[in-house]
Amino acid sequence: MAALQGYVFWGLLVVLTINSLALESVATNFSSSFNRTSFPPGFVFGTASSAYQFEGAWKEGGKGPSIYDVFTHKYPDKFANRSNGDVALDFYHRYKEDVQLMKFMGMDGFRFSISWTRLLPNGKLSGGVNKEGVAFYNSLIDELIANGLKPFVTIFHWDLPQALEDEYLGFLSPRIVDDFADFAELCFKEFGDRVKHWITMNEPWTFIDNGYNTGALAPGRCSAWMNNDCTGGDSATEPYIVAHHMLLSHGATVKIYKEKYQASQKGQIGITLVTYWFLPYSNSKANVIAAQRALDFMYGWFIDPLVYGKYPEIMRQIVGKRLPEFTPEQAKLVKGSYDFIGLNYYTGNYAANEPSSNSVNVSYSSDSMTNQTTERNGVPIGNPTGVSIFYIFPKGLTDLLIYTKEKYNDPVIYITECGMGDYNNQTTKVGVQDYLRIYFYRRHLGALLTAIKAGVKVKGFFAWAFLDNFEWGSGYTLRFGLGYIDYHDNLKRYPKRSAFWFRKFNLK
Ligand SMILES: N=C(CCCS[C@@H]1CC(=O)N(Cc2ccccc2)C1=O)N[C@@H]1O[C@H](CO[C@@H]2OC[C@@H](O)[C@H](O)[C@H]2O)[C@@H](O)[C@H](O)[C@H]1O
Repeated sequence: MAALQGYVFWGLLVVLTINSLALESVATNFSSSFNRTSFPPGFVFGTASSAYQFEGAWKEGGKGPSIYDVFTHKYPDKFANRSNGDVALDFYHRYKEDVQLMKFMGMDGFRFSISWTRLLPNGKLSGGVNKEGVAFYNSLIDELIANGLKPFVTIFHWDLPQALEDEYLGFLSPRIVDDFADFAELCFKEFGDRVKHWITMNEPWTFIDNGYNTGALAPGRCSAWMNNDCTGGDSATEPYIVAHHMLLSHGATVKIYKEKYQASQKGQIGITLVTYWFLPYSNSKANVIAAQRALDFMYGWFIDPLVYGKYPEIMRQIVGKRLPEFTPEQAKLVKGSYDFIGLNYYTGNYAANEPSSNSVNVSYSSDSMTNQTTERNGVPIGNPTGVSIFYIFPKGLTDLLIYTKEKYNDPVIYITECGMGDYNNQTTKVGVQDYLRIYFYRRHLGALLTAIKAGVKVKGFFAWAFLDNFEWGSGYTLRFGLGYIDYHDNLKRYPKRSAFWFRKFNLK
């Protein structure tokens, strides 16, 4: 038996070695004629981050508690290894060193988010502005600009002030609109002289699906029958209420920027949405329709109101009165409220028609009446990655971009996130040899260029992520960074092979 186990071990080792060498040769043999000059002049290449996932210093510098500070402490079992962002990568103290690594990568821009409670510890202007928080972001922005990097600022990346959740349940209340707009206007006032690209919020879809449909993430609300240790909630109604208030918060913020700041500050403002690209599980009519329905329930939910001032017709038909209506004033506020659309792209899924089996346990998930999978007849949609739900599917990026151009009035687009994760089970020496990530980016940048050549107005691309970081429910078990973090040696940073690849790709 031992002999057999030995053969299996050596056999596996040979396969893995060939695989690694093959990946290395594929990754390093890409034609060097494919580089930034393949893209239009002025195209922005950058990396992305978010406050809660990177900064740490969760209660330093006058910062107040966010729903993630509270939720990770109250429900540690919802996060891998009971981890949290208390310290994260200590970006709050190390950002100057990190800006040098961005420069090493040859990047033009850096996307980061503002911690709402670092500026407004109690969530509201009336609670007072934290000058130390303002000083931190001023120093970060100055450091970026001094090193030739454009700041792309996300105003809200899910870390809502706990005080607003406690006072009126945050985005479940229309009161959030004014408090969100006040927070955003403070950002325009303090940073708008140097920040020329604003993203009001990151992925309302993911914040809602995890926070109000499944309850997997903060604020952890869902229907009791979901059995996900939720504090309360209704997965059939609250996702739609929150989405409505997020869209109104976005619209109110854009109105303020355009009426009071854009003329003098000359910046651009948009929102970042996320969607999978969906393929029909088969070419049956029911499944072709299901793929469109899946896209409308994930992407159309937000981009239809932004472009047309109303929710997708299919959502109105299925969700009915549970889906809020825009008043004429609200529709006017939301329709056209963007200079650009930010898109986060990770992968594709197959969608099959799945007629609702019960009218009892209704939720946002069941409303789309689709079964979404990453394989068809046992064949995955693309090469696997370290993330069980993400497969490498670059054609989905091309198709999503052309679909957006053709269906949604040909908007200016930034790819505000695109990337893949490795599972964190390798040594540092092996973990930095991320040849699959080079392959991922070479393929997705190629897919992006195909869309640009088809006339899609894409102006920039941000890799997720700048560094390995706190990956929400997955904690530190997944590594998405171009930069490697040694969590066992004082959070030391190391450029991965992909960082070197981008350094070469970005050469001017
Ligand atoms: N991944 C997404 C959404 C992708 C489509 S949604 C799909 C379904 C879902 O709930 N998840 C898990 C998840 C949960 C929370 C955040 C992101 C993703 C998905 O990935 N968004 C961006 O992805 C980045 C990578 O997300 C990871 O994706 C794999 C997950 O297992 C991991 O928990 C998550 O952090 C995040 O770090 C950014 O903050 C976030 O803007």
